[in-house]
Amino acid sequence: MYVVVNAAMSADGKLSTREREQVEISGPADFDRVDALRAESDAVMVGVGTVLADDPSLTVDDDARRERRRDAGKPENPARIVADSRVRTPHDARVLDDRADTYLLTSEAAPQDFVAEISEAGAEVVSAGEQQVDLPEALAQLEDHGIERLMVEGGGELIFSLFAADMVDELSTFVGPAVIGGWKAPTLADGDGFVGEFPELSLRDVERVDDGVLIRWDVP
Ligand SMILES: NC(=O)C1=CN([C@@H]2O[C@H](COP(=O)(O)OP(=O)(O)OC[C@H]3O[C@@H](n4cnc5c(N)ncnc54)[C@H](OP(=O)(O)O)[C@@H]3O)[C@@H](O)[C@H]2O)C=CC1
Ligand SMILES: Nc1nc(O)c(N)c(N[C@@H]2O[C@H](COP(=O)(O)O)[C@@H](O)[C@H]2O)n1
Repeated sequence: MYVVVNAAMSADGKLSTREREQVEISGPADFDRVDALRAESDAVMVGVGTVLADDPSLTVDDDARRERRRDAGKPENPARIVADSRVRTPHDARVLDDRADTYLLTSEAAPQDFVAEISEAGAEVVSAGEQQVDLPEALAQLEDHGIERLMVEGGGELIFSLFAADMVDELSTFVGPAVIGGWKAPTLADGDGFVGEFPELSLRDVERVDDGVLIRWDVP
């Protein structure tokens, strides 16, 4: 599986505020680029923290892009994936609407009645790991569902775990013209953080987009 991580951060590296409220960091050109990235992907993934904070839809906005996917024999939207070890996704979350297939990655710690109810609400449940989702195992199972190109939109905890598991192939960050600040505001890679050995990135390109900068890295 090829994994592309994309996120927008403030000039000081924050994904949102200390209250974890969604902030529009990208401008129109960057949102359009993100829409194109979604359209090129087999699935778009977030952690349950992002679902609880943002209630995203993770679908393709542009009609022509959805039509091109249909013409290519694909579903008009990529599948949606939520890493949610204990099933905290609300039943009325947008990711559970009928615009795309949705996989909920859970662990053995998920209460069985929650699993049954969320399946009833429209999610396809994939279990991997004991306490928290085992990402390599879960993504290997998703390959059996035809997911070869995965776009990850955040948040910081999930992105850290994917780097820790050496599963990221490409990283795009849009750095926008705002300072959010705050010790507790989410950053691009949260979790425990690395000590000593850091994932190495290779700079692919840098481009001015809207009033910010798009930086693209390969992860060799
Ligand atoms: N600017 C941007 O581009 C973006 C901003 N955001 C912002 O980020 C914030 C949310 O980020 P964050 O709180 O870090 O949440 P995440 O979306 O990263 O979700 C984290 C949760 O995912 C679950 N999870 C399941 N398996 C794993 C695993 N193996 N590794 C890590 N997490 C796992 C955990 O909950 P459990 O243990 O219950 O499974 C964990 O608490 C929001 O404020 C949102 O607005 C989000 C995306 C993009
Ligand atoms: N690319 C980008 N720029 C920003 O400024 C953002 N705040 C985000 N957030 C991500 O987009 C998701 C919302 O998706 P929908 O439009 O609802 O489909 C949100 O959950 C974050 O993952 N991204």
